[in-house]
Amino acid sequence: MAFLSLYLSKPSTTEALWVSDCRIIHGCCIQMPAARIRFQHRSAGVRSKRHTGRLNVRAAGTETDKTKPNAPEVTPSDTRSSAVNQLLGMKGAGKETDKWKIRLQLTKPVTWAPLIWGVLCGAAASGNFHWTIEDVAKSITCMLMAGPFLTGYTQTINDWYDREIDAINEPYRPIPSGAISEPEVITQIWVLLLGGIGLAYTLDVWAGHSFPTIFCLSLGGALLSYIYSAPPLKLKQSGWIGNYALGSSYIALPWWASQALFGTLSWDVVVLTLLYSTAGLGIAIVNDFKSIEGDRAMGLQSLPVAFGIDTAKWICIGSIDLTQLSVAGYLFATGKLYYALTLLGLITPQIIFQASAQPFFVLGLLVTALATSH
Ligand SMILES: C/C(=C\COP(=O)(O)OP(=O)(O)O)CCC[C@H](C)CCC[C@H](C)CCCC(C)C
Repeated sequence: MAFLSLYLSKPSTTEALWVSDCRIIHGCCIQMPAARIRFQHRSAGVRSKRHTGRLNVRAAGTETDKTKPNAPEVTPSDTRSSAVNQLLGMKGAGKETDKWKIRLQLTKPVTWAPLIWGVLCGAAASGNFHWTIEDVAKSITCMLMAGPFLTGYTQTINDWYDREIDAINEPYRPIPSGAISEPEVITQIWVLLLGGIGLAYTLDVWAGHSFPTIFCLSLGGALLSYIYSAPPLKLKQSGWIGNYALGSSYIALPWWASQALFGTLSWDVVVLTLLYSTAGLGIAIVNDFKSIEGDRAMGLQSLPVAFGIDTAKWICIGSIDLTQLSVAGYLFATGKLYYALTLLGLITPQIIFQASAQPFFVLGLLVTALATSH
């Protein structure tokens, strides 16, 4: 489950990884080792910022100065691993003074992985990717657009709109600690957004599209990122909608862009990937288990709070496993028997080994992509 969270770029990456150290029954972290007390601390404190809308985080105009006093003198740890965390944009990052490293941290490189994998799946699904220099260059450009640029933009804008709550939860993060100034953050948001959209348009021209499909997808993704993080909509406040928005945009959008780049994006693939995104919703729920007490204390209705741990646990694993079973059924129904059987073969260990099922889920996506190409 840990990597599933990471795969979907669930932002609380370090915490997601910690989930793997908890005792997990059917994907639900129900017991924490004493060493992982930060979980307990956080859950007893303020809720993960994905649900912080009710704290009235303001849309704009927070002076960095205001949040500076919260910046601790000493960061969580000044070890080598905290330096790695810093570069990857993970929690538990050490203090950094190099502006470029801080900029990189804001883009959370660890969260680029699912988008890059999505590009790979789209290329596979197109059935038209060839190992030529041109196709490899196209796919690298598409990965650059989806990962560093558009995911980087998404993560930076998310941190921007979460800066006040971060001043409480994670005061050592670049924005609340004052390590980077507000104009620098705004500039970074625009550079990444325009760079990503520019690359998308370049890819459309490169592919000879008469309609700029990739450009439109990038605009749609950028807009979704904005309404996910920014008021008044701030989709991330809503358990169901926020989780599905995250799951679908990380699974479907890069796949669509890449399939359009190398071939034709068909409606059956659109429907199939949107269906697959339900598994993304389930994966996103994993993150809610770590902050149940805090959510309850603040009256926030995350799925575990709203339905209880047991029910949320079943919603989580049910949405992941049933989605994949449905996709296997679809492949079977459309005559892709061997692909359907391969997918079933991957789902079986996933159901049995919930806690370490991540490679099976990720491979299942690729198998589905390959199946749709034939
Ligand atoms: C910012 C995101 C998650 C952070 O969530 P949260 O604040 O709850 O977590 P932390 O508290 O731990 O920070 C991800 C949001 C994803 C968004 C809805 C849409 C992403 C769009 C893609 C980047 C666009 C790709 C387009 C393309 C490939 C054509």
